[in-house]
Amino acid sequence: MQAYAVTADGLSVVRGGVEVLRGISVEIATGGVTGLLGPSGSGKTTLLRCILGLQRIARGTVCVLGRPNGDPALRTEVGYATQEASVYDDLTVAQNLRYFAALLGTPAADVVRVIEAVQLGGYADRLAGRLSGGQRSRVSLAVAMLGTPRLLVLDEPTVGLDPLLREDLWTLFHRVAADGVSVLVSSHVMDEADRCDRLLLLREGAVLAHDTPAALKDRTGTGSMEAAFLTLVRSG
Ligand SMILES: Nc1ncnc2c1ncn2[C@@H]1O[C@H](COP(=O)(O)OP(=O)(O)OP(=O)(O)O)[C@@H](O)[C@H]1O
Repeated sequence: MQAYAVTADGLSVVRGGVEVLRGISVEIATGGVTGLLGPSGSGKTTLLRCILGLQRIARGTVCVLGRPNGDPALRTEVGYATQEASVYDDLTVAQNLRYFAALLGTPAADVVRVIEAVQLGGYADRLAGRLSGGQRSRVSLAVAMLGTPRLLVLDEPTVGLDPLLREDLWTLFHRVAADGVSVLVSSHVMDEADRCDRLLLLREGAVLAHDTPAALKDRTGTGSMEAAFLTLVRSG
């Protein structure tokens, strides 16, 4: 097993004529839940797109599970859930999953596994359009989990959800990580930071810090991640 799920070396990305990732070098360890946090526009989605091989890179390299980003072998190794739940409202939960399983070439039996994993067993035959926001997010997550990826990349999966649903989803992320999957979750909500095993804090396209929540609070002498982030910003 690789020591690192993701390594970036001097990664720069230009979007709309602006350098939105500014020479990022970082090593994200394998296993556990890594939170990618930073204010809106700090470059979280852009970094995730680089990891997925979906983003044109101006300079530098990104390696994912020991391979160059975008390598075809990573297609089944990396699961991705976009910011917007990408499910078809006029299909049931199970039909959505069967459709994406067919696209990915994963066995149909996998559909039952992922539906159970996100605890939607009782909703398999319900139309996705008739699910709550949190349930729809879980369908998206189930799609990302098809084919047992080794790295799960989730872009702001809890945005707009109530605290109870967010709690459920974070429990789920840790359950998935306990099965040996590296989970990379982006969020701009600092109070979610404490739920992560490790944090990668971005600010204006650069890495502000990369450590455990406890170490970051310790280093900044603060009691909350919100305060730690502000201290890091001010001292940076
Ligand atoms: N299609 C695009 N064309 C040009 N610039 C873009 C495009 N998409 C994003 N950007 C810019 O790139 C920068 C980083 O955006 P990105 O979406 O990666 O940030 P983010 O941290 O994910 O933000 P959010 O939390 O709001 O989703 C921002 O300044 C944004 O304006």
